Amino acid sequence: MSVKEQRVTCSYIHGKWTAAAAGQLVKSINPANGKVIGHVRYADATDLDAAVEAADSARRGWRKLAGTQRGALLYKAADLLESRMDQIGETMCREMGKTFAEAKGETARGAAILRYYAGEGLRSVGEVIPSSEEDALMFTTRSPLGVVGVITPWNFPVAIPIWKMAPALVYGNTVVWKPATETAVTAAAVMQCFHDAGFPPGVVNMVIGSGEVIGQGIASHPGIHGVTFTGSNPVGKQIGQAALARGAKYQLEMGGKNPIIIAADADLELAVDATMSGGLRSTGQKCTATSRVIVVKEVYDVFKEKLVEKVKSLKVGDGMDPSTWLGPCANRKQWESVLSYIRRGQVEGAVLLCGGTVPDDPTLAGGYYVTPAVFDEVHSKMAIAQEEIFGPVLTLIQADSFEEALVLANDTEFGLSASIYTRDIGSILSFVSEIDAGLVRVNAETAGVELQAPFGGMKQSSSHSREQGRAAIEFFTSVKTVFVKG
Ligand SMILES: NC(=O)C1=CN([C@@H]2O[C@H](COP(=O)(O)OP(=O)(O)OC[C@H]3O[C@@H](n4cnc5c(N)ncnc54)[C@H](O)[C@@H]3O)[C@@H](O)[C@H]2O)C=CC1
Ligand SMILES: O=C(O)CCC(=O)C(=O)O
Repeated sequence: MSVKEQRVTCSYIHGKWTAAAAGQLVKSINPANGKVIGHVRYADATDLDAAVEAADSARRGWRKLAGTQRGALLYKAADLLESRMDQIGETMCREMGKTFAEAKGETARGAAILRYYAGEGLRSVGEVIPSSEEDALMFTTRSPLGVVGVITPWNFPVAIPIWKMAPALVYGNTVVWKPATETAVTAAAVMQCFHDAGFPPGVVNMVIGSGEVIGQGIASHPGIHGVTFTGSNPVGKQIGQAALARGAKYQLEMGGKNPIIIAADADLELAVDATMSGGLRSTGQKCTATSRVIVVKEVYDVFKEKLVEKVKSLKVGDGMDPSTWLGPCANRKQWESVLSYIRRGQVEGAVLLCGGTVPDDPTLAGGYYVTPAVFDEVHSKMAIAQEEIFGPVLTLIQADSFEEALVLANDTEFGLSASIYTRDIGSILSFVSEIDAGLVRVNAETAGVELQAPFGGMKQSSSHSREQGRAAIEFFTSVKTVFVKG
């Protein structure tokens, strides 16, 4: 198919799809087979300026609306997203490799998030505080930040943008969104739902372009009052520094290296399933993915045997094939990075028990596939146990005792999520109290974020703020304390 015959995805500024005339045309590649699924027209700094101007011109009118009026538009966007679940799910699967079932599930999750925040338009935003003066009323209210820049990754191309944009919008901000270029076609399908829902021009804008130009441009733009980001640690830090330097508010959600502890009394069947699902679903490309599997010595060998047997049976393939359990890595860069970590693990002296190879099935040639890998004899300080791989790789670390397992679980610079399998209440309470993680899960896998609860990490995983649930109001608004004397 020629470029002319394919739809070219471009930016959306001031209520219109806008092709940047000078912009580079980039191919969007299906990671399952290397085929081109579309073309994306990159925007440049001039387009970013236009989007910021549009968002700025819309913000006064938008914040004046009642919360319920803003919420009503979010409800409409939710209905549209839900009605297009199959189409958006398929686009996502073809663009970044997630299985069709996972992609549809993520789209449904996007609709649920929109509805949750639509409801926020009706909820209280402040409190009345007794004044120390007589005849006075003191209360808090909240103001939107203004124009919010939203920079998102490719691994959850629907859910992450929505869990940032929905609260930004309902609390009265306008938005300039820079999606990951790797999933720009999916992003455009999301944007179309906002357009069709009838958001006023300028309230939501999407600018597609490189991280260096558009992402960094958002972080440094004097017309953007707050920046929210999910992605890698180095990029997050750069964004935070640029925002801080000009006094803008920022929020960063970055990497994870999430542990699961398997205690001696764990239900091993459940623990194996949770390790597999937490570590390998979405091909391990979740910031909440399980990667450090810390098993106490009493059950180490039995657990290992059960895990390897099950992991070996997982079917790798094109996410559109309903029998596929595990799709390809999302893009070539990610695939090469995962394969290089597998080589590195072997060089470091860890023992590869299964997987970690490019499948030899000729029908998968041309795709960015890696068979799911389990490493044995891993020491906590090895790179494969410390650095975020973002691929289908599990590292098994043996602990002499529960106490040592806890120490090992915290032996990482990250602190996003952590899980434990045990039936012992004392161990559960110690884990909840001592683990350095923003998401603590007991007898459940490390992944599994609920939209109505705060989400974010400790240590290097985040800027220590929280997203989702009611916590989102803290980033997307500023508190005003009002004192009124009668
Ligand atoms: N925490 C998470 O959910 C995610 C973590 N990652 C981690 O990052 C690694 C690399 O993935 P990438 O896609 O390269 O992540 P990335 O951090 O480069 O990309 C995330 C977003 O930031 C933008 N960006 C890139 N460079 C920028 C810059 N200089 N200034 C502003 N924005 C910029 C990208 O275009 C994208 O929209 C992965 O292997 C994984 O370890 C990646 C995606 C999501
Ligand atoms: O586990 C989830 O549902 C969310 C994960 C996430 O936020 C991420 O990978 O960026």
